Amino acid sequence: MTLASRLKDKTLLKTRCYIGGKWVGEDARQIDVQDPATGDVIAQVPSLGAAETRAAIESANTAQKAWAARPAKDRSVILRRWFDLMMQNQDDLAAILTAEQGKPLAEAKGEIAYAAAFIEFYAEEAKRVYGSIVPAPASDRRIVVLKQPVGVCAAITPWNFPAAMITRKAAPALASGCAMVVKPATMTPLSAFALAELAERAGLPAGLLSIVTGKAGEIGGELTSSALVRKVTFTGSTEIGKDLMRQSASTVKKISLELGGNAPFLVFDDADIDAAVEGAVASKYRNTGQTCICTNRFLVQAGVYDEFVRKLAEKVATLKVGSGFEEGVAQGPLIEMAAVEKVEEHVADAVAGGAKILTGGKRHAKGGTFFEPTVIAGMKRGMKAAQEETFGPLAPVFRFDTEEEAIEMANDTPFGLASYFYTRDIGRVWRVAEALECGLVGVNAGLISTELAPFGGFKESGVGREGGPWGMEEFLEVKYVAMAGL
Ligand SMILES: NC(=O)C1=CN([C@@H]2O[C@H](COP(=O)(O)OP(=O)(O)OC[C@H]3O[C@@H](n4cnc5c(N)ncnc54)[C@H](OP(=O)(O)O)[C@@H]3O)[C@@H](O)[C@H]2O)C=CC1
Ligand SMILES: O=C(O)CCCC(=O)O
Repeated sequence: MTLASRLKDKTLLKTRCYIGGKWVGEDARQIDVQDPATGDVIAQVPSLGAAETRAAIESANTAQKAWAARPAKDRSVILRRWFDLMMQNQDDLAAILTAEQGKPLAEAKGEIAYAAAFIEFYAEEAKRVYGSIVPAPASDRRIVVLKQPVGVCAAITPWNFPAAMITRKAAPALASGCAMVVKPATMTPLSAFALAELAERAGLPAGLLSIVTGKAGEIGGELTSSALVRKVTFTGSTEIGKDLMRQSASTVKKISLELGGNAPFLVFDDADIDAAVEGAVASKYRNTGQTCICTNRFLVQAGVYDEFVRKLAEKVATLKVGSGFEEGVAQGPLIEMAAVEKVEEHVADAVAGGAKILTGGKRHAKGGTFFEPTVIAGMKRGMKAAQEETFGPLAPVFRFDTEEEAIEMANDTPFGLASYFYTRDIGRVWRVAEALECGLVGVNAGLISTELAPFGGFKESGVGREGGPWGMEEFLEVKYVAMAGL
């Protein structure tokens, strides 16, 4: 079945770049987009570079000034229409997403709703960019504080959330009066184009949102070196995030980085174990383990260790693996073969060190990039799965004895994005939540993402926050106006 035949509105399947309000790139070299479940080529998109990126930046620069000058309510109305269109086309957008990314269709629909929720939230927030008046040091003076849009922004986004990572950046940018040039991941450009198509239908003026696919280094080089771009926002690997930070230094751009994690999931002796297992599966196996807030390490207290690992392995063994379009599938394929090899490497390293596979542990019989959902017990701290983000369906379980030891183990990483813990002791809830060195904490909860809360990391997990009013501030400059002689 072709992707087009799955769509009610086939015109959402766009395969050209969207620059300055025009669909371009037909004559450029084309890049294959594959369905990770089958390896089939589902579309071809243009491979553009520095010149086209420059054109996108220039049209953003022109459009942004007029956009910022419009009343906030105008921006709000257009964004709200974009949200409505996304929800009206949720099924088609989800089908495009599953086809290029692999996640189960129900999960893809969830991502579309999540992605649209950022647009809804920031459509409302556009009207609430309040300045302030501060009591002045003299009676003939006033201190006025204004908030103004940063200007032209660049977003570089990953393949694991092809829709939500774009709207989480573009919605607050557009709401605050900025323009944005987006470079989506090469493996998942179709969701980005479909979002641009709907933004155009919502009435977003040309130039405010451009989507450029192609040579990452060239496009990124232009975005980070252009004096017209005032902010770079990125979600992806820590390695590329550090490169972009270095590149952006030459023009001192504002920067937001949402990078890798190494999320611990702590289960204390007093936890509700069945609830912990449910939260563990949700946090670990969402998107087949391919999110930066997926649990990377399970740390379980000695008194409940055996019960937890047994119940976790039993539950994980029931997860159905297959194409995201198949009924009842909970685990799609991994995005590419390199991802499969990384999971295999972590499994092999653990087994060589004496850990025991309780379920899964190898490539799935379906072939391709399918991997069995895996649980490994008896993990030790020096193992690869303890040190590096696996980004796949592997749950490694470690044992601890005391709360102090658990906190020390949890924080023993250069990363600090998400953590989770299960306990019924209210004193421990506060102590542990405050002691964990990370930006997001799930207490008795394995799924915590929402457009309403700040998302971002401590330490090498990143800079800045996305979501809620915090996400809006990232696209605003603060201007102090000193008034004298009044
Ligand atoms: N924090 C998170 O949410 C994510 C973390 N990761 C982690 O990173 C690993 C690697 O994934 P990967 O997709 O390679 O992540 P990358 O960081 O390489 O890719 C993320 C985005 O950055 C772009 N990019 C890559 N190189 C450059 C460059 N030199 N200049 C500008 N942009 C660039 C990519 O473009 P292109 O697609 O064209 O290469 C993509 O749009 C994963 O296995 C996982 O561990 C990955 C994705 C998300
Ligand atoms: O970086 C990621 O993995 C995407 C964010 C996940 C989320 O919003 O839950």
